[in-house]
Amino acid sequence: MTTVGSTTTARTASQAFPAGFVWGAATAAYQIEGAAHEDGRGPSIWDTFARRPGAVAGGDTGDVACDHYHRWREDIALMASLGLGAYRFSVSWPRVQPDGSGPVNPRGLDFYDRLVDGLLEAGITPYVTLYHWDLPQALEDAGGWTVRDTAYRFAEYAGVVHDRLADRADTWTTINEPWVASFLGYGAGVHAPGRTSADDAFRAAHHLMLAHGLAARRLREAGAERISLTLNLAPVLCPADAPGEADLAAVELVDSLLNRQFLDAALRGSYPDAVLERARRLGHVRDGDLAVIAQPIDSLGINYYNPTYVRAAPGAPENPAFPGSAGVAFPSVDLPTTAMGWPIAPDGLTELLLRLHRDHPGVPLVVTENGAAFDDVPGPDGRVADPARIGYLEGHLRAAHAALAAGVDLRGYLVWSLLDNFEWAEGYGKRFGIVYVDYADQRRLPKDSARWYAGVIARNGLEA
Ligand SMILES: OC[C@H]1NNC[C@@H](O)[C@@H]1O
Repeated sequence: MTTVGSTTTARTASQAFPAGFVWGAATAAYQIEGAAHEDGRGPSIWDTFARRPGAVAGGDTGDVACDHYHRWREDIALMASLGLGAYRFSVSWPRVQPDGSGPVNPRGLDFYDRLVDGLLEAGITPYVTLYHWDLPQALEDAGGWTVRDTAYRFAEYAGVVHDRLADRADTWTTINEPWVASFLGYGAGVHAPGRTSADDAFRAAHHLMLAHGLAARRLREAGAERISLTLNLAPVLCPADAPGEADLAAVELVDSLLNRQFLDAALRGSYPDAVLERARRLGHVRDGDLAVIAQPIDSLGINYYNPTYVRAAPGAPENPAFPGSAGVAFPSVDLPTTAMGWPIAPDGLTELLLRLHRDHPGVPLVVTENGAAFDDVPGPDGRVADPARIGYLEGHLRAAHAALAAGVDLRGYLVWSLLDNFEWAEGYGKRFGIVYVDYADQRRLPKDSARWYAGVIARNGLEA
């Protein structure tokens, strides 16, 4: 038997996970709640962006989504039927503070009160994410994440939610995927608010991380003991047999922007050179900011889907999600893909977990998202056979187990997602759920993968 941190891992041929390993599922407010104009909720940047012609496939919006705002009891019963130990959800900032600051909307907070009570009654631990991209539009109108003030408004909002729920919820994630919110929202313009400025992307990334630090400090002062940040991370790989200098430079740049910009800031209080160069020019990083950002956290959330592949390609245009990437290609590789076109590479999860264990020892890790979209279709009997998703999840759980066996302090795994839901710019056409949602009548149909996952949870691991 080996013990890493407080995790005891059985070194056996089986795929048993450690005792106490947390099994759960994840969602996010704008993707599932609906009720976008109900009970005092204010508009978010996604309400605005989704109405921009062409911004979202099919012109889909989160107006109704999975109607979880009204069906939360049914959804909790679903979670309990699967044996989930934890449920990761996000709080809609514009539901709590319609203008992003000032008056609190009591009916908004009441919803999360009911949800947390319902989860606890079902024996499910609430994992609360405070920001999953739905910035109140009023704050965007004042500059959004490109202005420093938004970070301070976020810390105030975090305090409001924490003070209301802290007697029952004790696991808090400040920000979900700051890279996506900043570089897709303000750089590439393919996510809300749909702005296309590299400088603004860097400003937004820094202010999102400052928001994390300020909120973490506010929660810690209020007694929170399980504070986390969730990052979308990926091994950055060059698919060439013998990468050259230019290939390695491309890997270094993309790794700095996608991974180290956020890992180094949160866990070391520093930025990689690619970010520092921009910061020196823009002047948005102030003395003391990185010390705030590097507030101690109790775990790091990892959202992993697939590696990012890059190689040098003279003449390649800059990818606006990666400023400075002119001359870098993002090639597809010869691997099976999901319905998102993302390569299926479970080993990338092992590699990522080992890197974090090596580079940031002592930081407990939780896979806060991992999953896949496939074109699921209910059969005439209402069954939804999704063998590809089962294969994806099994492969990634084996990869997680390999990291555990190597001594990584992995505490939990939350599948993305509990329900099919609004997949941002892809709308409802991409289905990540282990539970199928028939949007015509909001019926929930557990897919085969849900039953499979319930078996994994029941045996605390995979069949050997
Ligand atoms: O693209 C799948 C998921 N990735 N992480 C953030 C979630 O909101 C997405 O739906």
